[in-house]
Amino acid sequence: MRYVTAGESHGPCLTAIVSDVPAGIKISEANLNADMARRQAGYGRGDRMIIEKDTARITGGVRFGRTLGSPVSFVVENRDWRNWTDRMAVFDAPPADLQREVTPRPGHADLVGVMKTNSDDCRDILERASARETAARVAASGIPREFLAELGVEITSYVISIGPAAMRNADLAKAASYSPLSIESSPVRCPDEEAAEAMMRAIDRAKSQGESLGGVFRVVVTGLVPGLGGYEQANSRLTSRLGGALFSIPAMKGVEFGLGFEAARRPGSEVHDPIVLEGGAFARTSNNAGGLEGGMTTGAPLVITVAMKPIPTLMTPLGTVNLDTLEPVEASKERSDTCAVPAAAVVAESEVAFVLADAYQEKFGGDAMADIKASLAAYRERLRTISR
Ligand SMILES: Cc1cc2nc3c(=O)[nH]c(=O)nc-3n(C[C@H](O)[C@H](O)[C@H](O)COP(=O)(O)O)c2cc1C
Ligand SMILES: C=C(O[C@@H]1CC(C(=O)O)=C[C@@H](OP(=O)(O)O)[C@H]1O)C(=O)O
Repeated sequence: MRYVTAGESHGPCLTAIVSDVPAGIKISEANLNADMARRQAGYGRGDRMIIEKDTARITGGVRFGRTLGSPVSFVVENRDWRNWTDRMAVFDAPPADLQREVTPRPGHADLVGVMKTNSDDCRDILERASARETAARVAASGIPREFLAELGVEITSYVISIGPAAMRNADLAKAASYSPLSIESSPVRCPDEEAAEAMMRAIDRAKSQGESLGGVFRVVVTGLVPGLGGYEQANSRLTSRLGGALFSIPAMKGVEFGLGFEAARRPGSEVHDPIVLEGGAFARTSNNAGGLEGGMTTGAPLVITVAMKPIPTLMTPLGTVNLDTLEPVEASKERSDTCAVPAAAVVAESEVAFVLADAYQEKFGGDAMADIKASLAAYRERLRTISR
C-alpha cells in the first residue's frame, strides 16, 4: 500500500491517492474524520486551526463502504483558500501588491528551498513544505488503519514530553497500558494529567515569550503477528522502513525503537528479552526491543518513541538575511503553531499504519481481504503448532 499527495497549504485543497489497496476493506467515514479531527487538535495550535474543519472526502475506490481494489482518492478542502485566491491563483498574474516572502525562517525549508529551485519567493517553497500536507497523509491512512483494524491491529500514540514538561513515568513496560480515553481527553494527548497540565503551562509560557516548543511522543501498536518485515535485505527490515516513514514527517529529529539510546548504556543481560513458553506459545518476559528483532515483528507491542524539534516560525524571530537587499534582518513572523507535538503523533500513527499494512500484504497477499484473512489464520495456526 502506497500513497502520494498533492496540494499547497493555502491552495483550494489537498489530494491523496492510495494505491495497491486490497478489495473488501470496510471503510468508516466516522473513523476517518475522527482521525482528521485528532490531527487538527492539540493545545498550542495556531489560529489556522480555527478556520479549518478538516474532513476527508473519498472520490474514488470505495463503493457501499468497502474498497473495490482500485486506487482510493481523497480530497481535503482548505477553508483558508478563500483568503488566498489572488496570492495563490493557479493561472492569473500575481496581484500588483503581492508581498514576496524574502526573509527566510531558520529551521523551515524557506532558504534552502529558494536556493535549490531558483525562486525569488519563499512562498513557492513553504506552501508545500508546510505540514498542512500531513492532513492528506492522515486522510490516506484511513485505508491502512481500517485494513489493520480488521486484522486485529490497534495503533495509538501519546505525548511524553513538551519542552521541559514530561510524564513522571514513561517506562517502556507501561507503554501499552494507557486507555484511548485517557489520551484523547487530554488537550495535549498525554495520559498523565499532572504532566499534561505542566505541558500546557510550558506552551503558554513559550507563546507569551514569542517562543515555540517541540517534544517527544510514543507510537504503540498491539495485535501484531510475529514475522512481519524481514532480515534478508536492507529494505526488508521493518526498522529501516518504519524509521524512514517517521523521518518523512516534517520536524522529526529522532526515532527510538524500544529502549532506543538507553540500550547502548546497558549490558546485554539488561537489554535483551528472555524467551519463555506461556500457555504453549513463545513469549518474552520483557519488551525492551519494542517489538522488533532482526528487522521483524516479535508479536510483542511495537513501541516507537519520536522526537520533534520546536516549530521554526517564532514571534520573537531569529536573525536572517533579506534575499533582495542581502541586509541582516529578522526572519518573517507569520501566523503559526506554538507547539504541534500532539498533532504530529497522529501523523506518525498514519505513517506507521502504511508501513505495517504494506508488511501484512507482503506476507499474506495483496488483492482481496478474504484471502489475506485466510492466509493470516493459516499462519497463526502454523505458529501455534510449532510452539507446542
Ligand atoms: C503537525 C505539524 C504542524 C506544524 N506547524 C508548524 C507551524 O505552524 N509553523 C512552522 O513554522 N512550522 C510548523 N511545523 C514544522 C515545519 O513543518 C517543519 O519544521 C519544517 O518543515 C522543517 O522541518 P525539517 O527541517 O525537519 O524538514 C509543523 C510540523 C508538524 C508535523
Ligand atoms: C495548516 C496546518 O499546519 C500548518 C503548518 C505550518 C507549517 O509551516 O508547517 C504552518 C501553519 O499554517 P499557516 O501558515 O496557514 O498558519 C500551520 O497551521 C495543519 O496542520 O493543518
